[in-house]
Amino acid sequence: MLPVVVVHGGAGHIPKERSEKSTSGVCSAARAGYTILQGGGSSMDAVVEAVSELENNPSFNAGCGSVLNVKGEVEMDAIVMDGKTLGSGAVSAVRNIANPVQLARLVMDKTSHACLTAEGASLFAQAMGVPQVSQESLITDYSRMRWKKNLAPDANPVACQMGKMGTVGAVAVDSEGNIACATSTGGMLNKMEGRVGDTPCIGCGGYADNKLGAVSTTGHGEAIMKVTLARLILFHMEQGQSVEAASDLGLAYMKSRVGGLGGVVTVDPQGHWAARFSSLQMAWAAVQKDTLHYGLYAGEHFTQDNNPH
Ligand SMILES: NC(=O)C[C@H](N)C(=O)O
Repeated sequence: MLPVVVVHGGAGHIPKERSEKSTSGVCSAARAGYTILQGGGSSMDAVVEAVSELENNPSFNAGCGSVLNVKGEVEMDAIVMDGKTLGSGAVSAVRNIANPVQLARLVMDKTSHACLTAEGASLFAQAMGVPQVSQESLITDYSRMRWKKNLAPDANPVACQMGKMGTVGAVAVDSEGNIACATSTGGMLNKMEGRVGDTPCIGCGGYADNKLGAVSTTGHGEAIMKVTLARLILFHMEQGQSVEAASDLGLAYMKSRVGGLGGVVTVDPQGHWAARFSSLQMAWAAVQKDTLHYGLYAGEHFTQDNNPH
């Protein structure tokens, strides 16, 4: 069954004109992650590669293409977790970095801490030699247009965002049975300056444990935090539920208990995987053996040869 990589491009309602780009983006990221696994690379290398590619793709709400806070600025959150050691690294409210997921990995690998925020994260990035990028390079015309629209007194940015999310994430199992997750986001549209969402919070934006599996989440961060969605799903797997049933149970609880919508990608130690969501859509893709799997709407599951000649 091993190895496998599963990625998501955010739960929500993807406008028609953007759906093709979302689908091709997640497929390409899943392939990039799988190439690493095929070459004997680790699940951690695979999820960081897949998420970095999605951060660099302006179609998603992470890295370049992030939504803007109420002041019209980019503030990004990211997390990685290693299922072998339960080590994790996260950054929150970072502004001038192209790939927050790579900085999160450096927090895990090079510090004794689990999360660095804002100015401290930026100083750490400089110390690690991570290049600084301008805010302008992270802001797209589309994100600026949506920010402006949601400054209107009668706007409802949360509802608008529930319409068009786009956080990115990945989970993977490698040939040695090691499991990892990574998640990265620009957060919620027109959020307050300094708002930190679920993504960098362990057990909320992601969790990985070689004994149980891994989950990367997307959706309304304040709702995800109330139910610690990633860990909740792994709890259900610990109780014997399949990846699919556990993901559905977690998402259904979040919807019924706090009215939150979202989506997840989930793997177990055997390499079983699921991509599930309670929102209208979530772009997702997975590669296992020689097959690429992908979908956008509930119930959709297309397959394609991953090594076409
Ligand atoms: N689009 C998202 O998934 C948003 C993210 N979960 C947050 O609240 O920051």
